[in-house]
Amino acid sequence: MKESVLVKSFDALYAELADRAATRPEGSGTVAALDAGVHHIGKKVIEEAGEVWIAAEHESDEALAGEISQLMYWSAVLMVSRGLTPEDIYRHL
Ligand SMILES: N=c1c2ncn([C@@H]3O[C@H](COP(=O)(O)OP(=O)(O)OP(=O)(O)O)[C@@H](O)[C@H]3O)c2ncn1[C@@H]1O[C@H](COP(=O)(O)O)[C@@H](O)[C@H]1O
Repeated sequence: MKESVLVKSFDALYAELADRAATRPEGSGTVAALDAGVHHIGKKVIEEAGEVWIAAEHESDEALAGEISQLMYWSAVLMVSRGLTPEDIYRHL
C-alpha cells in the first residue's frame, strides 16, 4: 500500500509566506526576496517558468513536479509582495 504523505496546498503555502512577511523571522528566504522587491521576484518567476518548460520537454515527471512547485512558490511570493490573496487569483479561474 502506498504510504500517505502530508502535502501542502497552495493556500497553506500562501498563508505561511504571508506570516513570514508579517513576522520576518531570521534566515527566511522569503523575507529576503520580499526585501529585494518585485523586480527580483519577477525575474525568479520567469526563471522558474523557463525551468518548467525545459523539464517538461526533457526531464522526469518528478523533476517537472519540483520545478512547478518552485514556480508556485515564486508566484505566491509575488502575490504577497503585491498584496494579492489567493481569492484575487481564484476568481479569474
Ligand atoms: N517552497 C519553497 C520554495 N521553492 C523554491 N524556493 C526557493 O527558490 C529558489 C529556487 O531558485 P533556484 O532555481 O536558483 O534554486 P536552486 O537551488 O538552483 O534549485 P534548482 O532550480 O536548480 O532545482 C531557492 O532559493 C529556493 O530556496 C523556495 N523557498 C521556500 N519554500 C517554502 O517556503 C516556506 C518559507 O520559506 P522561508 O521563507 O525560507 O522560511 C517554507 O515552507 C519553504 O519550504
